[in-house]
Amino acid sequence: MQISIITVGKLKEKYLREGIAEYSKRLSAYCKLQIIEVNDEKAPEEMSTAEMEQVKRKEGERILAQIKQDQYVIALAIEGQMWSSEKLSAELDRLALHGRSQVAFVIGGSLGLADTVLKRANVLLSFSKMTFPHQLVRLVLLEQVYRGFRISRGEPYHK
Ligand SMILES: C[S@@+](CC[C@H](N)C(=O)[O-])C[C@H]1O[C@@H](n2cnc3c(N)ncnc32)[C@H](O)[C@@H]1O
Repeated sequence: MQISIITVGKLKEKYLREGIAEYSKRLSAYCKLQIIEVNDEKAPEEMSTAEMEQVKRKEGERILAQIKQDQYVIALAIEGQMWSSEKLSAELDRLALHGRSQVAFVIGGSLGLADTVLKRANVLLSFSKMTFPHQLVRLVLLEQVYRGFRISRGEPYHK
C-alpha cells in the first residue's frame, strides 16, 4: 500500500520531527510512506473572513495539486466521522482488497481545509471534537496508521 500524507507547512518542533521519524521508520515495514508538505500561505494575525477563506483556498489549491486521480482521499477534519483504531485498520484492509492501494491522508493548515479539498475527499475523519495543532495531528495519524497495520496483521502492540 502507498500512503501519502499531505500537510500544510513545515514541521518546526524537534520533538515532533523525532516522533514522526520514528513512526515513519516503523511504517516502512508495512507500506510505502510519502509525506508531502505544501507551502503555507503567509497570513497576518488579524484577518477578515474573506481573507481567511482566501488563505484556505490558496493552500487548498496546493493540496489538490498533490492528489493523484486514483488516490482514495481521507481528509482529517474535526467535523468528520469518528473511527476506532480497529475501524481504521479494517478500512485500510478493505481499500487494499478493492485495489484502492493509493491512499492520501490530508491535514489542513492553521485555518483548516478549503471546501474544495473537503469535497475531493472520499471520507472525512475526526480524531475528536477537540482542535489539535496540525503538526501534532501528523504524528497522531502516523501512530494510528501504524497501529492499524499491527492490528490487521494480528501483531502484538501495547494497548
Ligand atoms: C488547527 S486545525 C484547524 C482548525 C480549524 N479551525 C478547523 O476547524 O479546521 C488544523 C488541521 O488539523 C486537523 N485537525 C485538528 N484537529 C483535528 C481533529 N480533532 N480531528 C481531525 N483532524 C483535526 C485538520 O486537518 C485541520 O484542518
